[in-house]
Amino acid sequence: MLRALGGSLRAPCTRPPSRALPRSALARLSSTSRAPPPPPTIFAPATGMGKSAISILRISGPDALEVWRRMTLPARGRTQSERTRSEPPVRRAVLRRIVAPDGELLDEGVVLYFPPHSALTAQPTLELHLHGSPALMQLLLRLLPSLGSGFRVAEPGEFTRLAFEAGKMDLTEVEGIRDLVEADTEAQRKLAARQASGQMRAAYDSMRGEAIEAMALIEALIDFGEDEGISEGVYEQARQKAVDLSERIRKYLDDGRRGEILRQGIHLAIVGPPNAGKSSLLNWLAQREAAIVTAVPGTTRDVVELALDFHGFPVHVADTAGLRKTRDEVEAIGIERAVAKAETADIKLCVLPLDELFPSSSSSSSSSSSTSSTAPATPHIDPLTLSLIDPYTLLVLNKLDARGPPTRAQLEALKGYLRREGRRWAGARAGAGPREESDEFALVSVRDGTGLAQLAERLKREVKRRFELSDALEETPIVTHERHRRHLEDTLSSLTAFLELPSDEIVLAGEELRYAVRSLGQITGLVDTEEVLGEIFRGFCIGK
Ligand SMILES: Nc1nc2c(ncn2[C@@H]2O[C@H](COP(=O)(O)OP(=O)(O)OP(=O)(O)O)[C@@H](O)[C@H]2O)c(=O)[nH]1
Repeated sequence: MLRALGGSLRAPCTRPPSRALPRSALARLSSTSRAPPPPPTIFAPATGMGKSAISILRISGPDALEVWRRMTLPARGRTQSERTRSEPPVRRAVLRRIVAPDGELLDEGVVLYFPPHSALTAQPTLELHLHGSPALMQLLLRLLPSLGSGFRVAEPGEFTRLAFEAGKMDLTEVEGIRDLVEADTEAQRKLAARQASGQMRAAYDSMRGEAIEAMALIEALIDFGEDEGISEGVYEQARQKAVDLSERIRKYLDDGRRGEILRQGIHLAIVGPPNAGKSSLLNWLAQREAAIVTAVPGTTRDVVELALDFHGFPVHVADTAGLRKTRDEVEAIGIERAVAKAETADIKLCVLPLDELFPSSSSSSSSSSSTSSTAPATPHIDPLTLSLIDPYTLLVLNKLDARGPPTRAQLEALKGYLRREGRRWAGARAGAGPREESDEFALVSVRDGTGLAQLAERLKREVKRRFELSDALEETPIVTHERHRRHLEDTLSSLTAFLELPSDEIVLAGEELRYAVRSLGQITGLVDTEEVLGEIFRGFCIGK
């Protein structure tokens, strides 16, 4: 029932159903307007334009078979049967000579033909698998328009758009395919593959089904409201359905934006005072000299950001300017940017140099474990740095080699200090809640490598705990796009508005539920606007 409804709403994808014209008006319009022009035959390379073993040229549209007839011949030593003269075999690879319309031999390659019923675009589609020569591809792109006026180069994402318009994919699957092409890491690939396979479509379709059921009950009340026997308890049933659906949507939305963050990359900010070793840590993570390291405090002035594949997760690591009071205008801007980065980061690493954290009256930097044991157990953290530490910040105590390990008393003093300053959860709250407090410290020396493997391991655990998808396919699908979140929030506000109405306002109630159904339909593309489609398909490469 849902699919059938969806199908009827999908047809003119630019027009919402509530504004659809009545049948009689449509009939009048169609009798006076001219027949639409035939669709074009579009073509584009489906593979990159560089040199490669093979490259594929995809052609789709009513005249696609002209390419078979006028630009291909049987392979050397083969004869052409009467049947294959005008139509290639269906979905079977055939070796053919590829020729220009004037007969010049261009290449020998494999040709594949998909008739409308099996082509994703629902149009006759031909694929030429050629040798990967940019010159050959360029020549073919120039020659194809000479086959007829209907031939033109495809726009970005146009093949996929045809598939969407033919009802072979919904918008979440389209986005899934785009994300799969864009995926740089294993976690992104996994997320995109699930979406492309229709897992999210199924979830959103079922939510929409629930909203439609509630709406149908209210519509029934509007139609048969006078009839006592029928209307009894119907409003309550609709209410209950709206309550259950709201609950389900709230759970979806309350996911810490895991899917969206994973898709776009996890933002990790390295913050701390000057000269703490932040740039050195970034370089170690990147395994290259990405940021300048000197002994001069305040060397890093601006945010230095790089993208890493961290154990299969996409991570954008940002090294930031050292935090301190300054009169230097340029440095002050850098510090502002550092604070902004830290505030929007998904994970924060705060690097504190041990020699400054536990200042010793007798020594400044020389290595001696006795210095640390005699140092006063009162840590010092600059107020700006302190303001950026929260219960989830991973504290990296660096320069272990220069200072020796801090004593147990010093670490306890540090914990107490952070709690007193409100930077860690106090007493009973520690470890409570769905997340654990990162109340342990990573003791490292970026210079000699001590503790770095353990730090990387902890970071990996944290990333996995927050962002890893379970391998179970039945896992609740998660929100992967800001667009989906927006429509879910709209749905939720319509359901809330419905639930707040007095029960005699059934016309308004029906209207609110219709909005909810519409918002859910916008996620999969059952109801859509040209703007949304433009935005989604623009993100594709040509040939997809
Ligand atoms: N002894 C020791 N020195 C270190 C260690 N890590 C970094 N350093 C030194 O500390 C100085 C500052 O290092 P950076 O990595 O530039 O520190 P930063 O926090 O980025 O400094 P700013 O640019 O001032 O914010 C350099 O001389 C590094 O060689 C360490 O583990 N031990």
